[in-house]
Amino acid sequence: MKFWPELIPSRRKISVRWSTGCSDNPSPWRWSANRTNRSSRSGGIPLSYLVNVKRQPGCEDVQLPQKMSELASGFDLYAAVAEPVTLQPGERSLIPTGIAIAMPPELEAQIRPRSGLAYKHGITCLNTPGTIDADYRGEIKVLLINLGQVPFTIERNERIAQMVFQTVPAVKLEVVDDLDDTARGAGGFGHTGTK
Ligand SMILES: O=c1ccn([C@H]2C[C@H](O)[C@@H](COP(=O)(O)OP(=O)(O)OP(=O)(O)O)O2)c(=O)[nH]1
Repeated sequence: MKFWPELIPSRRKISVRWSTGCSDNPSPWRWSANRTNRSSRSGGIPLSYLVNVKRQPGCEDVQLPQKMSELASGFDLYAAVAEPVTLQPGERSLIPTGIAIAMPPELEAQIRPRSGLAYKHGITCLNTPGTIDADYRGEIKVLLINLGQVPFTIERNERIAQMVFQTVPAVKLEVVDDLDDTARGAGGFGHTGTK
């Protein structure tokens, strides 16, 4: 497997890359379409990555994740449920998406709710944001919960959540006896009040 993280000079156009394997639409993986890179804002961090996507068996008809507008942060994820799943009020369910991914090690993917589902139906991700680790190769699943007042049914190929990629800094923990002082100190959990 190969990754293609790129450091792209300022003002250079990002090339368009296409994934393979999408049955009904050849273009959902156009992941960086002729946008001028703003590398001065990135501090030299690569602004584009290629993430490999693998369909799960029996999910050839399930839409691949896709951005619904050019500058959308997230790729919408589609439900790969074999049969419609009805969530009763207060009920939760792990919904398959029909895909697994492999991303560069400095990335994570966050699974976030869709605001429309949350606002209109009370459907959200229980563990938001869900964390997809760079070394995870299983099927991505979405833990949905119905916080609404009425049952909600999830159909196959319904857009249920979104996947946002983030960089994760390499961090090494070091145990010490004393921490540096700050004005806040140990104050937290609302110690500044509400107004
Ligand atoms: O919404 C989610 C959250 C997680 N995962 C997958 C990918 C992730 O890499 C793995 C483990 O997630 P996490 O670390 O949040 O779970 P855990 O409860 O700590 O389990 P584990 O002990 O397996 O790490 O499960 C999903 O598919 N969807």
